[in-house]
Amino acid sequence: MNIKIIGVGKLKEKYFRAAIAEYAKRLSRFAKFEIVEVPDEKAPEKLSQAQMDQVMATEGERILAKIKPKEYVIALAIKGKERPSEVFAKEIADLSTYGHSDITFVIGGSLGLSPEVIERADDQLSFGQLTMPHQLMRVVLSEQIYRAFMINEGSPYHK
Ligand SMILES: C[S@@+](CC[C@H](N)C(=O)[O-])C[C@H]1O[C@@H](n2cnc3c(N)ncnc32)[C@H](O)[C@@H]1O
Repeated sequence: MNIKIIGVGKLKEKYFRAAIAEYAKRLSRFAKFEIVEVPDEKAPEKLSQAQMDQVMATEGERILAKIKPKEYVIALAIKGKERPSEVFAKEIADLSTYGHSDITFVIGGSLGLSPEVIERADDQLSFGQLTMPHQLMRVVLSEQIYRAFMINEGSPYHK
């Protein structure tokens, strides 16, 4: 199975990079795990709605350019569908069983994902109504993907 996370911008903090590296190492026995970073669009602090839409559209094009037609895309979205870790784990197992061996997760930049990316997504995953920083989201998602494999293996990691 190939699992890819597409994120916007480089992970700046050393401790976030260390956490991702740890989960990448742990996941390597289950899947080919890859993080793809697309450049963020530099923008001033204060933006009009039209400027924000433009930033999201540009970042969205960069995200879409990294997705192949065969990839099953799960967009991380606050308004997406919440589910317990056990359900998420079963969905990952089912995707693989039913021929989706390329799963791509997409995390938006500081303004979020463009409608075009949401449109391309096969599913939307929410971690609840709280807004998380996109860099931290990469770490949390990596842990949940690792947890999913541990659940599917029946490991006591998941209690
Ligand atoms: C800072 S948030 C963007 C906030 C923006 N207002 C929005 O609604 O998407 C950056 C990205 O992190 C992800 N994200 C943040 N919190 C999330 C949550 N609770 N559930 C799922 N994804 C989340 C989403 O992909 C989002 O596009």
